[in-house]
Amino acid sequence: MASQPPFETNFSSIFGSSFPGSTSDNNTVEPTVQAAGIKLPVINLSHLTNGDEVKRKRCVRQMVEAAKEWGFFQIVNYGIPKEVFEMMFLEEKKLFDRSFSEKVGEKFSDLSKNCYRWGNPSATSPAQYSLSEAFHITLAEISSFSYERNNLSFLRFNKYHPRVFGSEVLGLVPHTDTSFITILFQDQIGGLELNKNGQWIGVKPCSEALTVNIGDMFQALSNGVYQSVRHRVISPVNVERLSIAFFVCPYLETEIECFGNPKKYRRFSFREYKEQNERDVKETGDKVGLSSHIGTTVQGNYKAIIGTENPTTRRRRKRTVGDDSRSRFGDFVEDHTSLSFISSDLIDHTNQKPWISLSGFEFINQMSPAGAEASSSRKGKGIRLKHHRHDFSFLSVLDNGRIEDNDGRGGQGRDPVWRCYQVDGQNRTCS
Ligand SMILES: O=C(O)CCC(=O)C(=O)O
Ligand SMILES: [Fe+2]
Repeated sequence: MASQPPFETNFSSIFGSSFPGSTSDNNTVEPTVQAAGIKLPVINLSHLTNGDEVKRKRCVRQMVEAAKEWGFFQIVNYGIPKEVFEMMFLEEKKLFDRSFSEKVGEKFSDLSKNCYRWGNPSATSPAQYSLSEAFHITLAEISSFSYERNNLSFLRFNKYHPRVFGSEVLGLVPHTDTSFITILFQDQIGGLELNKNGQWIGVKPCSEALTVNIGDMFQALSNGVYQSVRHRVISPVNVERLSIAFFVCPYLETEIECFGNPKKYRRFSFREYKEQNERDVKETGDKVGLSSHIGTTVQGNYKAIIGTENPTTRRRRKRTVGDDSRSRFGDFVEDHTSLSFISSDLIDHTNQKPWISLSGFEFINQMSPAGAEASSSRKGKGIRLKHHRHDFSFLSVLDNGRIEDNDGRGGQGRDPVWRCYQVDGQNRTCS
């Protein structure tokens, strides 16, 4: 029975006659700038443990520099015998050599049903198609690690097929790894490329080395100091290519909070991140990744004037909220999706028209108070700053659920002054 997945049939049913020859942006693979490939920094990992403090520090420094510069580096002398990898490759070959119907079958080699992927079910253009198959095996599925039930770290066996559709189709589409770090073992065929400053650069395989790359969780935890770099795999010509990647992941409920201030990303759980990615891939064919978890730090001197207006006389009752008066009138409450000002004092008179004027807020991390969202679902009293993906909505949500100042301009027709504010000496972070 044939082991090869029916790429060609699958491919033409997705793209029909529009491929090859289509020229739309979605359909073109970005060219490789340096196909001959660069040699990533090679780090001798034995220096970490051989007792020489000077060498250990230098080794750490080399890793830090390489991770900052490339998001990738190679390691040698990591303490795993070569034979282990040779055996793994042999087993990997056997696994992929099983018949295709067996591989897609309900239950295969004691592995879970969803561990096998081939092609790309959500591809809508050639550039989104991956001409490869992969087994995804969590540590919990490997019997000797079965006590690690909640450990989400996993191995991925990748097999790249020789190109059949020309260079328009990739072996693996551009992506960042969701992991904390990824450790890759590959054969000598090559094809891995990383994106540096918008350009695709080939990575030369090195027979003795494992390739390590920074994943999204490391980027978030390091507050963006280390980048989870986009990478892809070019389909090999006339040969197959094998690789094995180990993705080191946190537990599902681990909360990721970045170090340093201002915080670039809001706090989130690994579960939340994975679920968001799954939704994004379903909706858009790609994951939005960390950019949908950008947090915003608000600091400085803020002021909110809150009050009620008598609809007949148009007389306004004012309350100033901010700095020292904050505690008298309410407080800012943060949750994962908004920063709200809640005031118990805001509106007691149901026949009065409530209003809010805001000034003195600055959002750090390039957010601007753009495009307010009208929402009448919120019944509480107060103002609300709502982060919706890349936009900041500046809402004032009143106790009747009506939106009064939805662009942050304030009740007096003034543009707001977006300056820093600080509360109790702490930076307030919201998203
Ligand atoms: O096979 C490779 O070189 C890279 C694999 C990879 O990026 C992945 O599995 O996420
Ligand atoms: Fe990857």
